[in-house]
Amino acid sequence: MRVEHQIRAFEQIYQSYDGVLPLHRFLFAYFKQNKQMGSSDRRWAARYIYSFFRLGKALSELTPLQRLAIGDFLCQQSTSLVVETYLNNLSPSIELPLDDKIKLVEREYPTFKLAEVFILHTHLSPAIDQAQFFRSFFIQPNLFIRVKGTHIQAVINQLLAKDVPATEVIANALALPNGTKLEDVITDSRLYQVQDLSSQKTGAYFKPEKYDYWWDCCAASGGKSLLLHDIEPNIELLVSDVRENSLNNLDERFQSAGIKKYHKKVIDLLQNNDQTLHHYEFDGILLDAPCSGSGTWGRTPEMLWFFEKYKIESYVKLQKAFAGNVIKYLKPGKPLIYMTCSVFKAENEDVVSYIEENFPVKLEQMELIKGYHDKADSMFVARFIKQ
Ligand SMILES: C[S@@+](CC[C@H](N)C(=O)[O-])C[C@H]1O[C@@H](n2cnc3c(N)ncnc32)[C@H](O)[C@@H]1O
Repeated sequence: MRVEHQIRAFEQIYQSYDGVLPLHRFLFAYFKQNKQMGSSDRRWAARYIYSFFRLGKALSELTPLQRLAIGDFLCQQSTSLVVETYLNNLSPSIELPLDDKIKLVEREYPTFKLAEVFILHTHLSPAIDQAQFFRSFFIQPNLFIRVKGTHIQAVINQLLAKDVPATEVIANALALPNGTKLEDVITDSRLYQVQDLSSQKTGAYFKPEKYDYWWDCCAASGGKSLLLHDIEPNIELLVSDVRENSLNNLDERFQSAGIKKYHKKVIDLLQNNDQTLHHYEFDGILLDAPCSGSGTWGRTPEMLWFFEKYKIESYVKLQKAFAGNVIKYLKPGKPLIYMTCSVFKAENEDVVSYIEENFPVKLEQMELIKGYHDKADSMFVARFIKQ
């Protein structure tokens, strides 16, 4: 395949993509519309556009094709026509370890600054190791599943039988290569949930007790509730979200997980919900708040390019308001679990300070769960106790 052909396909996608849809959904629709592209064309086009965005805002002064070549060189272990054409002298080094390749790029392009991959780096939580975090954008994250303890060996066996390398990273959490077609490999979809490793690790902060009544107030399709239920099956749950259609997915997932004891409501946490909730008192609340998602941009690197700083503040407003609107329904002595998949201080430590200063709760513990050592997302979790 000629390089001009690949470049034309890349440029067409680059020019027509505006960041509104997630890139993987845009590509799905784009390939459907452009049926003339064969499977090899599609594979190269997807590889290139992801490599391009993984470079974030570094070397913005170069042309898109030069940047594509540098991004592809850093992200991939096998060379491409674009790297051979635009980065010919570095192309033979593409199989080197990532840190060596970064040094080569720094030498060749003295204006290259690793921090500019993540242009909002001054907003990061202090717990983040910045150099490790920036370089993680050149590595595709793993796919993680959570498997019920009793089935873990059976699932590992099924994966290995199909030559899918599976590593148990923490108890019940398997890391798999990205793109693994789980439905083709694991016969029974009830044996596992797809859930990022750091998301699974938040469960250590829940600490539910038998017969508790918990509220998952930003439930979406129920990822955190399912985790909570796995930790303590003898609990009752109220799940709510402002989006009714996401709660419909939840029903399906709960059904296959065998969860029966739950109530479901559409609740907008920006409103006064006393009419609906005045008689409720919970033993625990999960507040998995809407956020920038910056801890997950290793999976959606287009955000490194398109995300605008002003949006952080609008998420912070929601996070603070939601906390104020849910804490009143918590019993004294019981936990509020505040979570984001953000790495920004404003959405994490600063919201924690605000919550402590303004509401009758005491911070017990907080952690920025770093995913960059495990090819996973990063998440923030804080556990407060109602006074
Ligand atoms: C980070 S997601 C929750 C993910 C979910 N807990 C999980 O584990 O998969 C945040 C959720 O907050 C919900 N949300 C946004 N604005 C809201 C509002 N005003 N009231 C209630 N929920 C809201 C969104 O619909 C979204 O589902």
